[in-house]
Amino acid sequence: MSITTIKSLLPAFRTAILTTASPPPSPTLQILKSYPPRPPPPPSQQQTQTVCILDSSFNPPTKAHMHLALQSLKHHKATAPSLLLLLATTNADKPSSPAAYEHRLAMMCLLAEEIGTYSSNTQIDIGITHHPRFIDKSVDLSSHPFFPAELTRQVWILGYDTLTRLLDTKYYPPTHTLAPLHSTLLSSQNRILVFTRPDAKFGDPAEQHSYVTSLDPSISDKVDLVAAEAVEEVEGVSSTNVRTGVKNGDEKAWRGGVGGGVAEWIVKEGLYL
Ligand SMILES: Nc1ncnc2c1ncn2[C@@H]1O[C@H](COP(=O)(O)OP(=O)(O)OP(=O)(O)O)[C@@H](O)[C@H]1O
Ligand SMILES: NC(=O)c1ccc[n+]([C@@H]2O[C@H](COP(=O)(O)O)[C@@H](O)[C@H]2O)c1
Repeated sequence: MSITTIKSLLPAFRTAILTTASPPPSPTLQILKSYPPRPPPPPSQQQTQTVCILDSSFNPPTKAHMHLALQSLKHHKATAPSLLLLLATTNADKPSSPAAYEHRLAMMCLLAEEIGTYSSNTQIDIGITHHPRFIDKSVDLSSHPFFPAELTRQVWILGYDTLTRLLDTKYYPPTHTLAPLHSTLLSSQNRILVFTRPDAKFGDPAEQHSYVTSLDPSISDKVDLVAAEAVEEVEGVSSTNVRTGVKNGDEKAWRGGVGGGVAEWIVKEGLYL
């Protein structure tokens, strides 16, 4: 799809964002675009499936996001997984910051197209949810007709920094235990694929591995911790660094962190200035 075609989707994206934020019975998780387009599943659908889910604020989508998604598809290739790029419109910790959500969805379309050039037979869906916590997103996903709980294995793609937040009991009042994880995103055959994210704050890969092995086996048995294969395109890449680079007019600092389509969108739409 050309940039002009994706631009024509902005009004529909805006409407969907408003609907997702509305109180029930509005759907909390919506699929807004599919590559290739998919018809509603027939009621008799019986085949089991694996879906790799990359949940992010995509502000903007980076090359790190792309490589995490591609490596996750490869990691689970035996089950021919689909990929769900899921935009979180509320963050568990941070207030919302630019760009507008419809622009992030547009850039997610560009990301999906780029992923499709490397993984041409993969079904890629673009979705939106307003739930900040993974336990709630997991339940929402199970209620979506494309991903029925009894037929779907969820594989959540996380960076190490996000794993530590997933497992922080402060997010689970009133009991402040990790019990809600076991009945949701860690239930059944679901798994978490975690990418090391070496950083002064989070430690080196060895420290990140020992954190995972120190976890209760009911959690660590469901976690695969891997290093990114495309080291140069992933390590040190973050949406924050791209936003800062654009703001400072430092082309060298940000262009390498995003795909060509996303870079073009950022420039044409004047994002992050
Ligand atoms: N370079 C990276 N290495 C490992 N994991 C990453 C990397 N970039 C993003 N992730 C993971 O991808 C998921 C979604 O990314 P997220 O939106 O938080 O990106 P971000 O670059 O950290 O964003 P921001 O800079 O705006 O905080 C998170 O689980 C995050 O840990
Ligand atoms: N306990 C949790 O479920 C939990 C904690 C922190 C962040 N998150 C989510 O992780 C995603 C990525 O967050 P950041 O953009 O802050 O890295 C967001 O959807 C955010 O809401 C979930």
